Amino acid sequence: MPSSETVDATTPVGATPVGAVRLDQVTHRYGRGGQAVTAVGPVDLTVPSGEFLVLVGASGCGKSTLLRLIAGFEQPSQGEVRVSGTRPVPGEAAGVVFQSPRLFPWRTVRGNVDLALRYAGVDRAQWDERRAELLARVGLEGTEKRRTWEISGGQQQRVAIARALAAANPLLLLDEPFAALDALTRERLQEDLRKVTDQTGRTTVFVTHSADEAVFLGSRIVVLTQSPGTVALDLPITLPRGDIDAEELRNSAEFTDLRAQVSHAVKAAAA
Ligand SMILES: Nc1ncnc2c1ncn2[C@@H]1O[C@H](COP(=O)(O)OP(=O)(O)OP(=O)(O)O)[C@@H](O)[C@H]1O
Repeated sequence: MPSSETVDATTPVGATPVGAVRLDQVTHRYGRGGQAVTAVGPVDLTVPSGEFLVLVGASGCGKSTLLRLIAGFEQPSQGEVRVSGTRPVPGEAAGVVFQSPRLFPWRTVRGNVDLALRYAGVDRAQWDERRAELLARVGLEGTEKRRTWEISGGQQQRVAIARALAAANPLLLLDEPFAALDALTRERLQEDLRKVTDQTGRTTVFVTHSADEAVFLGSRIVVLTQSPGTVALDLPITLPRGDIDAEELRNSAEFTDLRAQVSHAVKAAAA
């Protein structure tokens, strides 16, 4: 569905596709000397433009570390990380959504989104249109004037997603964004995120503990081993995307089989 938000993933022949991620023999250690902890690696991973990759694994296996490396928040101890063919610059390489929404509490919904539009360098004359479009995308029409404490946790996380989408950034990184939400809100947000990323064509890397969430969202799932995190399973997900009945999909035999497969792989990788 083309719109001003749609990321143009068309790329000249021979160039690195926009939003594509490449990790070559990446290892990351925290600390030095005898205190050093190898959190991940070595990891080789290529995420093509437009893919929805979900990283799954037990607590402490290095999922957040991998995401932070892709965002450019951390530099790899060894190996190379590339986003659209270049070294990721923090704050520029990707839109990032964390477990807690991290909104500015003294600002309204509108103020939070506008700040993201300003950082994204969007011309002020376009803010009204862009803000309305973003809020509609995440199902928050009519909330512009509300303070962040006047909206629910799920709505706050929707604002965080709108903010991350504010830049015409081809890469979206999400670190357990729905973990603190109730089951029903979580399912709704999963459905909306699936739709938004499919519509905007963004490359997405999403971290979760949940096999269920991974299978519903991902076009591909990577399960990580425990300490240090390496790739234990790399599974393409061929479930239908686009205009789907979410309930039907969640209840399908294929979905149930994939969930069992991922769940088993996570347990085996953590053993
Ligand atoms: N800043 C840090 N300093 C030292 N060690 C760290 C730091 N951040 C993470 N670690 C360690 O690196 C390893 C991987 O942590 P990371 O947070 O990436 O895992 P995770 O899979 O995201 O965990 P969780 O699912 O619990 O959030 C863990 O052993 C953790 O203790």
